[in-house]
Amino acid sequence: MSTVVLSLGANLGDREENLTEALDHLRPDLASDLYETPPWGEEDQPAYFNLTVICTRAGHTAHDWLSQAAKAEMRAGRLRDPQRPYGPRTLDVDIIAAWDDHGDPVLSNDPQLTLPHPRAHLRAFVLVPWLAIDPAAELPGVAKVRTLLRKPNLAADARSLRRLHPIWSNDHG
Ligand SMILES: Nc1ncnc2c1ncn2[C@@H]1O[C@H](COP(=O)(O)OP(=O)(O)OP(=O)(O)O)[C@@H](O)[C@H]1O
Ligand SMILES: Nc1nc2c(c(=O)[nH]1)N=C(CO)CN2
Repeated sequence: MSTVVLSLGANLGDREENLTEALDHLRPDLASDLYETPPWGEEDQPAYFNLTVICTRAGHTAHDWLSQAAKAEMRAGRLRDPQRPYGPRTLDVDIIAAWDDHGDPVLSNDPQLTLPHPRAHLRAFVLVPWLAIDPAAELPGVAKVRTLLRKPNLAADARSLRRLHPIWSNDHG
């Protein structure tokens, strides 16, 4: 069984609807509650809705998940401004970390698919929801998520997130 941790975010259009449609498409095994989060990286944009999910599938590679993520983004209209790399968007699906069928972490420097995600360790909006669904969460080759969240900057960012409500039942089957 291969496993992937995905971070989903939206700050344009009907944010919750965009994320719910993506979840219907991705069908995760475990999903965090929905969080409202201040924009990271570029302040001049609306607040985001974020959640982190875990998906497990036999024979599914990290690249398979990347194309699933791209499809989900296209279905949501993939509205974004290419001049603003951290700017507003209808849907963003990032592959945070992946493990292969043997349970070994997938490590990659390929710009098309860098694993673990190169900015995940800086983003409370990824780490807080992940830790909530997996207390043992660890970014392979980086650190345990609970250790990262003790860093002062991340701890401060973590306090600015607002947990809202579940949008995906973990019993979906
Ligand atoms: N771990 C990863 N997850 C998702 N995309 C990745 C990853 N590593 C590399 N990429 C590549 O990054 C490219 C740009 O992705 P995208 O436009 O979603 O970036 P972004 O969401 O604006 O920035 P960020 O990745 O910092 O959230 C994609 O075409 C994809 O091939
Ligand atoms: N809070 C928050 N900020 C962001 C997000 C996101 O999903 N949530 N995604 C971004 C795209 O890189 C840039 N900034």
